[in-house]
Amino acid sequence: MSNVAQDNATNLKIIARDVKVFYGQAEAVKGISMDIAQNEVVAFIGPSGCGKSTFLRCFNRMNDTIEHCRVTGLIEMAGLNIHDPALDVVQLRAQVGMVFQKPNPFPKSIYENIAYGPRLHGLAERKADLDDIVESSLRRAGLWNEVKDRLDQPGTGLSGGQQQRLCIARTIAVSPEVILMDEPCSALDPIATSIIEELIDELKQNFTIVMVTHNMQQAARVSDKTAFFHLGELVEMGPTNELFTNPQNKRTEDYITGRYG
Ligand SMILES: Nc1ncnc2c1ncn2[C@@H]1O[C@H](COP(=O)(O)OP(=O)(O)OP(=O)(O)O)[C@@H](O)[C@H]1O
Repeated sequence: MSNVAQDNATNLKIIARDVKVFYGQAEAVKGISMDIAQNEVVAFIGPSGCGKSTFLRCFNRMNDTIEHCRVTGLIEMAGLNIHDPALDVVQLRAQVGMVFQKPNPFPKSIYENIAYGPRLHGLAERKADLDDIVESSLRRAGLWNEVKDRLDQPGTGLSGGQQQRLCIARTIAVSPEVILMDEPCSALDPIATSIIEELIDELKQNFTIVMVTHNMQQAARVSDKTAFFHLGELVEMGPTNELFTNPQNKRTEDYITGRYG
């Protein structure tokens, strides 16, 4: 375990220190430090373009896939430096799963959407093991009863909310420790949104969840802690109730009271 992790409580899952992200010369994330504990749900809020998604993508090194994007600073995941040259990025992305704004099931059957990852990572030796992972992942994503009789049908044939739960099930299937969600409900109707919000509440028993949301009510409903970003800076982070009722910073107050953003 690294020095930073040793200095902190052992239940810290993610540690970020002075993380900066540059797109070419432009600094989109300006030296952010943050601690996220195990089984915590953390919401990132802030006006459009303030760097929430860019910072979120640091946690599973998705910014590596963007040309001209450069990340500096330290990020530790369960005590491991995720920029360690010896680290297997494919393994990191299984450990730190991601759910995107628009549901993006593979153009495959419902079963194959879930089975793909465990097969790739060698998590199931026999077909029966794979069947078990598919069923348990769909159950944990609250989708099993709706799809158990049509597992061979295309995932793309499901409703938007079901597709998003399928994507969550796909993420869970490789046993991640952390799930990143980038505005997971923005393409969904209010009913599908509330199902996903309930699901997040259940998932936190087993996973650490970091989500970007534009919806402050959603942050207030689902998160334990909220982080307010502005112009690439982390202005304030704290227990969600406190941040919404008693913000410490004027910029946070202006944002949550709707004065800008
Ligand atoms: N691929 C990219 N190339 C260049 N600049 C980018 C890229 N992605 C984001 N940016 C810029 O980085 C800054 C932060 O963007 P980011 O998407 O992280 O903000 P955000 O807070 O998530 O915004 P939103 O809420 O609108 O999704 C913005 O100025 C944006 O234009």
